[in-house]
Amino acid sequence: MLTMTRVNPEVLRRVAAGEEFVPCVHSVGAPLVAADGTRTDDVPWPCNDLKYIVQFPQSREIWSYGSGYGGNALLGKKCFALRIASAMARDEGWLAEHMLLIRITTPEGRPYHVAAAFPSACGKTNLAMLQPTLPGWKVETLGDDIVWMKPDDDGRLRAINPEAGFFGVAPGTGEATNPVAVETLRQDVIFTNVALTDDGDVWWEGLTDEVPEHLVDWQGNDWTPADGRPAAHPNSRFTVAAAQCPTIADDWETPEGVTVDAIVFGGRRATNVPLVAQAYSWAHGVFLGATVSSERTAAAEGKVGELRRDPFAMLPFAGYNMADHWAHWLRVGDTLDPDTRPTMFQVNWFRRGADGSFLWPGFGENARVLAWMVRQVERSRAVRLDRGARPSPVGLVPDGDALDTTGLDLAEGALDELFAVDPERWKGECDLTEQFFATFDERVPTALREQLQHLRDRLDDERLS
Ligand SMILES: Nc1nc2c(ncn2[C@@H]2O[C@H](COP(=O)(O)OP(=O)(O)O)[C@@H](O)[C@H]2O)c(=O)[nH]1
Ligand SMILES: C=C(OP(=O)(O)O)C(=O)O
Ligand SMILES: [Mn+2]
Repeated sequence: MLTMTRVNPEVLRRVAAGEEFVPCVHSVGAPLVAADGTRTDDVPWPCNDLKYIVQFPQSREIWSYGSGYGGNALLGKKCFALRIASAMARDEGWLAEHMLLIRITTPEGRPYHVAAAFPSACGKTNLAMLQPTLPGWKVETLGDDIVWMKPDDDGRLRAINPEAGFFGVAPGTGEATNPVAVETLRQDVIFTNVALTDDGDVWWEGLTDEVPEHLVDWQGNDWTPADGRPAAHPNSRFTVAAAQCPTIADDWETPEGVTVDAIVFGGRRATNVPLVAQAYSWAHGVFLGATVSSERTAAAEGKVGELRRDPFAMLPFAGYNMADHWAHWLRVGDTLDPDTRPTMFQVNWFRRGADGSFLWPGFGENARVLAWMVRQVERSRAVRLDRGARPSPVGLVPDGDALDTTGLDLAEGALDELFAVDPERWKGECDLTEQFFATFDERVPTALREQLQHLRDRLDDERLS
């Protein structure tokens, strides 16, 4: 908790002075000496088969029992900064969201801020630490998992990162994909469920291209590549102070926060969802957030790969009814100045070709998509007057060469496939969305049902054209 949260005696003074606070208690539920005096040997991962991770949004308290997993033990994180805070935000007119926060500076030196929501293990930490491959562009990190956003007196949306550290997924974090994270992890890190090398260092799948010949796996067993099972748990994690990140912005802790220019929603989808699309309106953006879906990952329960709905990447983390959350987003949008309101986008780094391989190289190359978004924000504010987008049924997509792909070694036809919208398959997506909305009954805001109808209409037009 000392790594993940700002700790300051001022807090104690305020609590003593009677200010409101959220009482939290965590126990792994594994006492070494029980109440009756029975002693138990210590184990590497103490926990209890019986687990209760309980947030009380009305009385604003947290009881976490039986689990040692960071998501359930670091109570300032998902339990407080999302589940309890989202309920506070609903009551007080702000937003607590499962988002990363970055600053992108254009080659002309103009800074923009982007907040992006992806479900767990779908690329937030990677995007937060992105090193742009595009010359002249700069990306700085402000947060990798949670933002609190509040409209200011000028009708702009201001965001802060309420955390002080990163609790990131280790597998897939390597020199090749996320060198900034690897640099962040040089010292003072807590690793959980990773593998150990013979010289006492840590290792996980994807850290290095070369796989060590011998390891102790995350469960303490001998491991060689021939074993054919992962050496590190797929949801193994690192816990590290954000200040250690080489790309952290100088002003990342400024209490007034930064103004948000773009909001992005994304998931892990092998089919249908294009690389990037811009929402036609705030309500359409809320619809894109409400319909986020993703193939299951190791950070969630269920079968890996199965399609799962995760509206706003908040399904496991919202402290109140999800459909009410959408209504709240629509309300907050109404309080913002339409001229400077964040532009909303949807992205998908994970679309696959017929041979099963990723169509888009991802990671640092995602800067190309960010650059297009920033240019779209500039176009919406008349900073630029050229044409950057064309309409598609699912949103505005890059027009012509507005998405800079120079120097990219894309497979033949990959770009077309990345943006292909098949009206028949999308009718299926609409049916699934309708079924999903039905699970919330009449709580789904009318504006979102209208957005679904608009999408169906645009797909019909596409079929006829
Ligand atoms: N193919 C591909 N994989 C990515 C990309 N960004 C992240 N990943 C992988 O997705 C997994 C989770 O990434 P992470 O950034 O930790 O997700 P978070 O839990 O949302 O913060 C890791 O295995 C990454 O290597 C990308 O742009 N393309
Ligand atoms: C901490 C978690 O989230 P994320 O994968 O989004 O970092 C979690 O899901 O337990
Ligand atoms: Mn993360």
